[in-house]
Amino acid sequence: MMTANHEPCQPEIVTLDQGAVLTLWQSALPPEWACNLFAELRDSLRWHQPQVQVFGRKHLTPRLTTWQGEPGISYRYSGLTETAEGWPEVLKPVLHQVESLTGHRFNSVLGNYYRSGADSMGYHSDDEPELGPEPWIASLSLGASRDFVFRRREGDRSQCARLVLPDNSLLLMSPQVQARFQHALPRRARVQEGRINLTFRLIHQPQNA
Ligand SMILES: O=C(O)CCC(=O)C(=O)O
Ligand SMILES: [Fe+2]
Repeated sequence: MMTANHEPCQPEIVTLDQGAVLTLWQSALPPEWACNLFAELRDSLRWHQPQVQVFGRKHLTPRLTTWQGEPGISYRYSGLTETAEGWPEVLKPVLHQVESLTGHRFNSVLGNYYRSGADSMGYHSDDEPELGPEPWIASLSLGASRDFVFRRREGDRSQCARLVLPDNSLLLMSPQVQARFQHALPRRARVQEGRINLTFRLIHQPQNA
């Protein structure tokens, strides 16, 4: 699986604003590993499609989702609370690689499966209280390349930055990225292939909560 001599490239660093820093590694995993991982995750994780209520109307989220991590770590999103039951074997070496590249520790991951360019995620920040005051988030992308866009939370709210997240890339977002910006994964009608994104998070959860 993991080859000892795989060297990911030096990361590219994009500064959105003072302290709001994006670090992007291409080829985060050895290629032969990354190339099997998409299908392995798609076929082995328990994916579901939560219903959300927007302006009183129920919609299915335009993507599939899974929550995984250390046992008992829970997260509330799209109006439901999910609790992890322990790292699936397939994710353990991925977590290890993400922690060693980024230098940050994570105890959970939100997986999103975009079945085609018709699936998407709207503008938001990942700044829920359980992520603590300084959330570092690492995001591994597999499959179709998709645009990842940013806008400010205050002032001019139009799109101010765009990154392309290709297969096998890893993006680290500093806490200020959440504090000052929102991000989104817009629909792309021409994209036919699927994409899986794993956002590794450190949830601060009191013991026995
Ligand atoms: O799919 C992506 O690249 C973004 C996912 C994301 O923003 C999230 O899970 O909070
Ligand atoms: Fe996010």
